[in-house]
Amino acid sequence: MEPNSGRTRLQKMRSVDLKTASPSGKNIRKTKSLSAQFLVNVDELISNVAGGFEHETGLVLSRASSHRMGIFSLAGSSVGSDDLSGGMRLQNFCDIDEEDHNSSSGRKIHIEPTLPIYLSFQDVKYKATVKGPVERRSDSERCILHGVTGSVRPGEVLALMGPSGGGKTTLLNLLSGRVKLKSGTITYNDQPYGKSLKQRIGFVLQDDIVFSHLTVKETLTYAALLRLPNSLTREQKKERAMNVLTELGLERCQDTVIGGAFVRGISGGERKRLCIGNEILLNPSLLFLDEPTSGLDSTTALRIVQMLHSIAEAGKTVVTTIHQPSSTIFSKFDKLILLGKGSSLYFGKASEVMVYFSSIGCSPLIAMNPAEFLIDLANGNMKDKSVPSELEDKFLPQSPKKLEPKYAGPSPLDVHEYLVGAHEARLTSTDKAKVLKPMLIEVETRMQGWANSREWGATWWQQFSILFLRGLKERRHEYFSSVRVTQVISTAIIVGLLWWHSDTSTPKRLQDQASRAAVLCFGVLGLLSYINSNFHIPSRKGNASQREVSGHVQAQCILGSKKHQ
Ligand SMILES: Nc1ncnc2c1ncn2[C@@H]1O[C@H](COP(=O)(O)OP(=O)(O)OP(=O)(O)O)[C@@H](O)[C@H]1O
Repeated sequence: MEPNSGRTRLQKMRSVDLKTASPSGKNIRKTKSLSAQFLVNVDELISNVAGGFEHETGLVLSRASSHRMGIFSLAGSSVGSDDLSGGMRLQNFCDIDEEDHNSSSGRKIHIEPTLPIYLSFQDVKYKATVKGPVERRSDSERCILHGVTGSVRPGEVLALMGPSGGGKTTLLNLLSGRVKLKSGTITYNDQPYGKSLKQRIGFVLQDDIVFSHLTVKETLTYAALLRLPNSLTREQKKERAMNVLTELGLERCQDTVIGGAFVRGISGGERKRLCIGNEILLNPSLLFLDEPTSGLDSTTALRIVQMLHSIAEAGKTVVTTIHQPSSTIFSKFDKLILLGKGSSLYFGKASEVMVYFSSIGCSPLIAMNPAEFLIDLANGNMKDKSVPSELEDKFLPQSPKKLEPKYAGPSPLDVHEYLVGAHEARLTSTDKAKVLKPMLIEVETRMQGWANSREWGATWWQQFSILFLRGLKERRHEYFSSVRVTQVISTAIIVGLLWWHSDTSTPKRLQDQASRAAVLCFGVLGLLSYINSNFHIPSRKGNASQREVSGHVQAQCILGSKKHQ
């Protein structure tokens, strides 16, 4: 293949204006074939340039066009296209229902093509400063990650697994750019983290912050109005929000409030799907998720992982942390990093992890879920597992010890050291080079894509009015009075003024500023609540005395006053 032939074909394909196609069956077929060509073409480039590394996983983007993944169609909605697709208005419909996965009648998830991002990282280390007791004033540095290496391609789901405290969230934060990298290399399409990349990354937090009194539909609609580019009309943004809502199977609960500690709302699974929806609204190229399945039953968890799989199959790169998945969920991951005490114990295909551990002498002696086996290993628990002779010989050279009746196998520390050593030996220098070999994403596209990165959503005034309306809706259950309004507006002005042109160039200054703001806010809030509590608000509807009591309680809480008890 000529070096430039892929690019030429890509450009030719890009120049095809698909916007003119009508939603007739004929044109849809035309679109399908073009989109499939496009994807295969990029894949061709990848496999040629990557020199066959992970050849077997090379069907990254082309997977999106596989029959299993579903059909391509013209986008019915006028959602903005991505840089990569140029004038294309394509959507990839992927099946998300496990039970319907192989049937054509299942739910379809619309995912547009996006700029593919190949994430690669080498020797990622992270140290945190641990504050000692105040009286000793001794801060110490703690190594949380000891050099983790890996990579993930568009179309793949990389799972970060390991026991609690193993460093999964820390690694996820570093990879997503939320925490600044101090040691090691992380590249995105062979480029370091940059500001423009921020808009291409979606991050779903473990405990995502959502407004408890807003409904599912309102949450997605406000997110769409705020974050989608201004090239879309208000109606188009709303339509996009509704599409995502339908795609995630949230229609049934669209008018239910999200709920929180004091208000019953949607279920945990629906909440997780909503948080994912909040991120996929923007069609990110890279999606990071921190424990998206924690606290969910296995069927709901499987549904979420299945959804991530579908998102990846549309050409996105998905990285997720996971605690202890069921074997069915485990089989959905393409790649796996097993972390133990901040060290990498395995990096590679999830499907090959058992073969690898068996090759180093660690196999389950009883039928076991692979995830359970791996977490046990990462914890150094060798119960019901074969102990490699090398491990016994290396760490317990005095064989009489083995004969002691109380000998319960190698210690967790010995196991950890053995596994770290075995993994490092596997990642020989040539392997490392392969892991980091950049995947060719059409250079021109990449550069254009990053330079002309998406516009941010609404203008300053639009943001203000959307947030104002959202704030009103969130507090609609509360009573409405002039004192309340004054309270909110004055607090907002004071907080705004406090942060206006403030110097937040260093974390210390930021901290100072935040503490000053917090103290002042509490003071002002306390004062206003006190005033509020002394007002008798005339009732329009409902119980005035109840409101009066609520004002008193607030005042007591904030000021600690015993006056009203
Ligand atoms: N900024 C920090 N300062 C001090 N210690 C930290 C800091 N960040 C993380 N740690 C410690 O590093 C270890 C790894 O934390 P991390 O949150 O990455 O673990 P995890 O694998 O995600 O755990 P879990 O599964 O329980 O969420 C923990 O022991 C944690 O206490």
